[in-house]
Amino acid sequence: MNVSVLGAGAFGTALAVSLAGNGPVTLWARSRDQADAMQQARENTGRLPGVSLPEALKVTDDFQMATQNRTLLLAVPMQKLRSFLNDHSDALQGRALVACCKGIELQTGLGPIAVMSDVLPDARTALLTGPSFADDIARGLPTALTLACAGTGLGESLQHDLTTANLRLYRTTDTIGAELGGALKNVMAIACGTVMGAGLGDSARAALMTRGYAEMQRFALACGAQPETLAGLSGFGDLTLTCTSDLSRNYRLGLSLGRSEAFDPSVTVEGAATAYAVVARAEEMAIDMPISRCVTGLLDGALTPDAAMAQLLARPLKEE
Ligand SMILES: NC(=O)C1=CN([C@@H]2O[C@H](COP(=O)(O)OP(=O)(O)OC[C@H]3O[C@@H](n4cnc5c(N)ncnc54)[C@H](O)[C@@H]3O)[C@@H](O)[C@H]2O)C=CC1
Ligand SMILES: O=C(CO)COP(=O)(O)O
Repeated sequence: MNVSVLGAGAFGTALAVSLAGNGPVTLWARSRDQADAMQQARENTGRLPGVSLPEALKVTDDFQMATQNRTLLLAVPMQKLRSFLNDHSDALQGRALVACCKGIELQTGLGPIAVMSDVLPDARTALLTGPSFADDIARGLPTALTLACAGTGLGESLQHDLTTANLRLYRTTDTIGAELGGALKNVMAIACGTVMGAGLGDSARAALMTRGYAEMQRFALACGAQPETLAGLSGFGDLTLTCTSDLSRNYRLGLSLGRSEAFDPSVTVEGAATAYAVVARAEEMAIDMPISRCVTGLLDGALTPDAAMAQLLARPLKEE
């Protein structure tokens, strides 16, 4: 099996480390300095410190070389996916591409698979998503993920190729459900982090996770997703992980909002742009997304955590 991971951030590096247990893997970094530094130090000191790169993993900035392999994983942030595809469209046209990002594109309201198909109509596309911290994967801890692919043949072959000693992949053809579960759980993680940062309590977080899940389902089902997908690893599974662990950057952004502390803008936090994308699309579709709306209010600075919670508590009473 020959796999390349394009994007040498935390997640791309972690996936490459795990996949290197199956055979040779190429990890593409966009800057020569970063590729050289990683090749020499055998470590991604910036994004994944403390993890040694196995011998079977080669880091390069040579895109042509990296894209010779059969399976290509794209580990760049959601809001950068389109420009990445446009920059490299000649090399990626017609290839099997597995997006590893979580989110909804701000300008279009599209998820990763839809963006790939939009830019590269001939590409064969899939999505790898689900509950997994880069650090856990890279350290060989057990992880279960969802491989979403509309085509059963390609899905089965990717599921086989990308399963490793510590990555167990489940497969679905419901690409919309997998895209939206992974995107929306990050918005809920910001909400949950905010509640915890503001000292509003574990009970409030449990309420937000549960009503957040209802909100995720409402939106995803209206977009054509299957309810079982939302209940699986890419939805409920990832919601649980991200809303309860301070290893999550989305949750940590929420903690900072709750504590009125500054947050490092260089950290990749997918839920922020996605919250705006979801609220805009929900308004067009007349879907009620009160928690997502509160998250955009918190991010804008228009709402304090207490005001957001008061707004949610004051909503008309309804059936569960
Ligand atoms: N870190 C984690 O634990 C997990 C991350 N993910 C997802 O993986 C995606 C990437 O996240 P991370 O790797 O953690 O972020 P990161 O911030 O560590 O790395 C992002 C990488 O993308 C590269 N990049 C940015 N713009 C680019 C462009 N236009 N062209 C080429 N490369 C570009 C950066 O140089 C960097 O290497 C996100 O969607 C995230 O939700 C999913 C599961 C776990
Ligand atoms: O997606 C993730 C876990 O499944 C990583 O979460 P963060 O992007 O919030 O760090």
